[in-house]
Amino acid sequence: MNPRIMIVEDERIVALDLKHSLEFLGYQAVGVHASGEDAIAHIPTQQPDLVLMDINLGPGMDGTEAALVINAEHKVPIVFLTAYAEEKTLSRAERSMPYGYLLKPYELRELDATLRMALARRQAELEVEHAEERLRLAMDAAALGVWEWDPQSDDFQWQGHLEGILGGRPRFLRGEQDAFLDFIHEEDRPAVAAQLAENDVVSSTVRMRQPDGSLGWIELYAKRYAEHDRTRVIGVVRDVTERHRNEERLRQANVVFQTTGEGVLITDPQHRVIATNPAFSLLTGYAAEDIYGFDPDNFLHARRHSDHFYPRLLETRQGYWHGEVTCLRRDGTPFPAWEHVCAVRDERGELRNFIITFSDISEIRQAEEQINHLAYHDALTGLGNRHQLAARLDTELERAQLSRQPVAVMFIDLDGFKLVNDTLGHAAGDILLQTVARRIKGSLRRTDIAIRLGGDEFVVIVPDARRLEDYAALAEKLLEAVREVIELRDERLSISASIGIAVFPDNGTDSQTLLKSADNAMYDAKMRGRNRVAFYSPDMAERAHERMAMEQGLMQALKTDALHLHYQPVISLADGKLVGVEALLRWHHPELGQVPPARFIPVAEESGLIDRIGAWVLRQACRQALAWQQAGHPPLRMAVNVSVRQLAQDHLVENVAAVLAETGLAPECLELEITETAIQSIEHSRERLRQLKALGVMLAIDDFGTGFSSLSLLKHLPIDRIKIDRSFVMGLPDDGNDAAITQAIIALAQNLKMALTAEGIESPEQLTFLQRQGVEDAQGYLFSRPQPPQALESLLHTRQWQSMQ
Ligand SMILES: Nc1nc2c(ncn2[C@@H]2O[C@@H]3COP(=O)(O)O[C@H]4[C@@H](O)[C@H](n5cnc6c(=O)[nH]c(N)nc65)O[C@@H]4COP(=O)(O)O[C@H]3[C@H]2O)c(=O)[nH]1
Repeated sequence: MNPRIMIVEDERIVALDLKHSLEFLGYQAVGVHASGEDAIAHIPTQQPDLVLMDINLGPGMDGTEAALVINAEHKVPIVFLTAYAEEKTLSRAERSMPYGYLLKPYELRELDATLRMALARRQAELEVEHAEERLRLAMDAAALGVWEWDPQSDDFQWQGHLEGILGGRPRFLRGEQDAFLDFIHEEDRPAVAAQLAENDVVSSTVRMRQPDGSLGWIELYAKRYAEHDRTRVIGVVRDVTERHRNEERLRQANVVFQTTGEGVLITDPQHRVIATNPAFSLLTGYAAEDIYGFDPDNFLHARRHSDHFYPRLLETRQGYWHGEVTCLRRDGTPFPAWEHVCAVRDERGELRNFIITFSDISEIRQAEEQINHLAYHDALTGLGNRHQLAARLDTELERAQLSRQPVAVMFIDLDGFKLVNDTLGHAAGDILLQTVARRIKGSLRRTDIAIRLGGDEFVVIVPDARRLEDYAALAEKLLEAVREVIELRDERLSISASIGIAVFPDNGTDSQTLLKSADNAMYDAKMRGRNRVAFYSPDMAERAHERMAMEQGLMQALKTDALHLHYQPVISLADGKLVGVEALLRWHHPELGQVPPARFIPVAEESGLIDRIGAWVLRQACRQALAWQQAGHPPLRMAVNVSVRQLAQDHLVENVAAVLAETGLAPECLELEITETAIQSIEHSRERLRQLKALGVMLAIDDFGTGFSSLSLLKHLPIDRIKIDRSFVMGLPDDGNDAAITQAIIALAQNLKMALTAEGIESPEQLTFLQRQGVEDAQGYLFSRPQPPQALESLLHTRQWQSMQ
């Protein structure tokens, strides 16, 4: 292409001639302008390779001024064309650094030569400029800073990103050589200084403070060049902070990969394993080489991920999935694992890998199971607890509703457990409960459910028996199992239980009602003598009704003085003398007539009226005993019955002491009769008996032999007397069992040095038998029925039982 020349000449003829000359020489005259302003305005459109400029251009800008603007703004080379060459014009022209200065008149060859030289020079300059531009762009792209230092002149030149990297212009850039190391971190400085001093080449990655104060990294490269007698140092600085951070992150990631407790598998996009970490081998037993190239679904997962799994994972925005899976170890054993699967993409978004991490959560699952077990089981016995009862009974009832099958609920309460706890201590009580729980469990089928409600109460749910007989048989089996002798350290004892049974749907359709019915039935079993089974029946509800009516009546009786005491003599079998009496309560109901104490005492017990009644009996009996003494009769032993509830009261001891003080009766004249059952069923009964004993009163166990307490417990209690129950005396002397039991009780009392009274003697044969066995005192219709006080008065006069004189 022909070079493009712009002509700036105000003389039109000269300009035309010049245009023709240029075209003749093979140039392209792209524009002819008469003023500097016009020329400047057309440069962008006409894009000349060179401007031929006249210096004197008439009014307005002259050629040198226009040349300065063109040079500065458009970098188009200028060749002046003028008739003047005096000093002033030359020095003005010089400032615009022209590529030529042609004096008119000139020859055509001169014009051509000047233009060609100017264009050639411009071409060379452009190449250098391009090379520099390339270098600058390259330095930009690589974020390089280049510097050159001349130690002789201390001249410092630089290019590129030096200031950007170093954060402004460090002092050494201003020629202060000593400050060269300032920008390097103080700990790396000595090494760099040493290298600079010793070597011609410095190549190092060092730390530096970044403009924002954070720590950055630079790569520093410098080389010393010796040219003739001069030396210069050229160096390159590059900011490698980001790379360094990445490397650091990679190093950290690698440490995590190598040392984490989670198993890690890296696969290619086709799910083939390409890397594993040590934890993976530890968790699964596989060596890395064993599984390279395999899909984890083929060796690790007990169940393959579905075909949709990976495509779906890739569709999700976050690109990962986590959840619980079952993994297999190399030996085939399964373990629960928490797995995380994550897709890795490159910067273009192409899928490169999947990373599978997993941890063994067997221990967490075990802990959860343990927590669940604790939440639903009784810690002492391992049976189900109250929460399990609620959950299981509801489930069983729902099932029964659908299948129309009955479900039985058995309420089991141990008889006399409190005494064991009280006498032998809680540790012994715990062993007993554990033993009983084991026996209950051992008597059940797999489908039956055993629960410990707390204390000595157990519940058994029997879901799939059909007939009442089956329940009765199972309950009897349970009674028998519980009753077997238990060895507690050096004690051998036997404990009985009372069981109440309620059946769905007859005795209740919801769990609450069923449990209540079973509880009522259990209560009934207790009331009927314990160590037995009772089925819930509607007349239990009737009896509850009757109890309520009786309660009202008793309250009235207390107010209207309708209660009385009768006294039954106690005779010494040695000499037939009347040695004491037992106070027995009598109630005459206006409608029911005479109500036996066996009926109203339990009601008084339950309602709490026994507190007031008991206190009244005690006071009345003590007064009577004293009244007889005051009437001149020798002191008698006055026996008064104390009920379970009275014994449980904290203030019983105070009450007895107060009545003794109030009436003035000597304590040894008062004998408190406490039933074996009462002693067994209240806590701390042993302590209570001790306190009573400390008052100086006598203590007797009533109805001895009817409870199931261990005879061995007796030795721990401060008892003065045992009363042999009427039920054993009744069969004497012919009933072998009764005779054996009576003899055993007598032997026991003698061994423990306790006095004996036999109750309910009705026949002379019974009397003879008991007398022979060495029983000291006796009581029964044979001698006298319980009598009102006035009637007893006459007996007191003789104080001698006739037939035994
Ligand atoms: N068949 C027959 N029975 C005889 C014979 N000898 C005495 N009995 C009866 O046997 C019971 C003896 O009293 P318990 O065993 O303490 O049994 C007493 C006692 O546990 C209780 N009780 C009576 N009075 C009171 C009292 O004031 N307070 C308390 N807490 N309970 C009392 O009521 C129970 C029954 O009292 P009762 O009906 O008075 O019955 C009395 C008495 O009348 C006999 O030879 N044959």
